[in-house]
Amino acid sequence: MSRAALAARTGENVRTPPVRIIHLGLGAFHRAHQAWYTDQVDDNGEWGIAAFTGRSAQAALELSPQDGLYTLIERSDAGDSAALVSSIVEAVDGSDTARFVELMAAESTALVTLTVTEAGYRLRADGSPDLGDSALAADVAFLADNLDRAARGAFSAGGPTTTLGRLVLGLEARRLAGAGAIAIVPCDNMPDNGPLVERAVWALAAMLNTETAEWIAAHVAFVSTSVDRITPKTTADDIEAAAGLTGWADRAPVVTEPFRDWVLSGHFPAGRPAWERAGARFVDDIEPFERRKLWLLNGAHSLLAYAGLLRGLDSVAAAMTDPVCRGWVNEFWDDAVRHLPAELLALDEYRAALLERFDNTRIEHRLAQISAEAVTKLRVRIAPVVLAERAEGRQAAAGIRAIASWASLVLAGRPMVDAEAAQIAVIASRPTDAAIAGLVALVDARLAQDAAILADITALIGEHQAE
Ligand SMILES: NC(=O)c1ccc[n+]([C@@H]2O[C@H](COP(=O)([O-])OP(=O)(O)OC[C@H]3O[C@@H](n4cnc5c(N)ncnc54)[C@H](O)[C@@H]3O)[C@@H](O)[C@H]2O)c1
Ligand SMILES: O=P(O)(O)OC[C@@H](O)[C@@H](O)[C@H](O)[C@H](O)CO
Repeated sequence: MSRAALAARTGENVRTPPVRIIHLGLGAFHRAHQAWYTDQVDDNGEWGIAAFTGRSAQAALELSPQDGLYTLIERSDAGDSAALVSSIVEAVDGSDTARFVELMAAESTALVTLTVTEAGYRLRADGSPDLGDSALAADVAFLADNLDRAARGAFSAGGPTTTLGRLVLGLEARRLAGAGAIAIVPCDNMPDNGPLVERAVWALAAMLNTETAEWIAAHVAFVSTSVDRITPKTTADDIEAAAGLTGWADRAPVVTEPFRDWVLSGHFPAGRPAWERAGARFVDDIEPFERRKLWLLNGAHSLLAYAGLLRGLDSVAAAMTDPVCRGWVNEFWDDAVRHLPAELLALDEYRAALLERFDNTRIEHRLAQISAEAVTKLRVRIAPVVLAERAEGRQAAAGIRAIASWASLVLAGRPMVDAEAAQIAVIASRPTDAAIAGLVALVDARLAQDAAILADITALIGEHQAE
């Protein structure tokens, strides 16, 4: 249903705000989170979003015939409620570099949000751009030859395919157009995501053109965020449920939980929607909030994913009804909260709310989905808790279990999506002890260098293999 068709059908005039926000990574989460917050607060119709897909054009193909409109279903044990979200005014195939460059060069564009997954940034463990990555290497080669022409929109075909490559090209287009300062707002589950992306973008730009890098340093604000709203992939049943709720055959609805949270730190030189009116919080120091969310929520998710899959379970809610998995989650939380500021973060309330959210049996969050990209996820969700606990002489048994469960699944040949899949396969083919050490080192070298940690992980993997 287009905006015009909707108006004709309901008499409701759904406006089309001008594009002032670019989004990269048009998945379910963007539609449940940033697009929803923007929709909630844009009373005057000032903040339209042009959302670009990542690796597949599918979401753009689904949303474009609907003028970007979609149904957001909030699902709890009490039932479903559906709302129409209209903040996405353009759903664009990510390979449409010309449109991306055009919008980046427009003075009216104030900010770029991103949800491209942790692995989508193609960073090494130290945060530097992974130039061993073939797609990133291809983008560097393309931009080395074409940066100026491409940024002026004067190239025939092709263009960068990676997030970092696209950002550098877009920022160069903005510099050449004299369109002024802009904010980049990464909304992926990575600690310190603003400065992390800033360093990577700057490093890539510095390889290509000193003036670009200098302009970025002076004109681009990188905002850190902690984002939260459990949003699984849309299923065929969800599409049917949306039609039942609204009477409209939406091809791209999203199902999410009622809970949402957005903490941001940084500045927006060209303005932003008043997201705080929908509950977003702007803080000076985001680190404690990031840790709380990444360790308690995402860490528990990853623990459940690997340990739960090993126990034959398939969703978060199913794993939470398993007393053994539930016990491990509580154990992990006991460990993690020792390294968080309890008063500032209201940790008891946070844990209680998390239990309720994980117990929401109507949100079908598949462990297989969460299990993807183990290397980047375990590195930031589990390893810091294990290292902090070990440094204080405790076992960190639940965190050890998460890592050992993942390694057991790898060694058992279970297919799991991972940007590091090729390296994982090479390591897994080594003799068992070397394979375990290699896998653990891939997550965090410090874990593998600690003989006691390695011995505990090896023992647990031995138990799994004997089962
Ligand atoms: N789903 C959630 O509950 C949730 C909650 C908080 C934060 N997040 C963050 O948002 C991200 C996206 O979540 P989603 O559920 O929308 O996932 P998704 O799988 O739908 O992916 C979102 C977008 O990222 C693109 N993408 C995926 N891998 C990529 C890669 N390697 N390079 C470039 N683009 C890539 C996809 O094509 C898609 O456009 C998560 O990885 C996480 O960092 C998600
Ligand atoms: O989205 P991912 O794949 O990075 O991680 C899986 C889940 O842990 C994650 O999506 C959480 O549900 C989300 O971060 C909750 O806000």
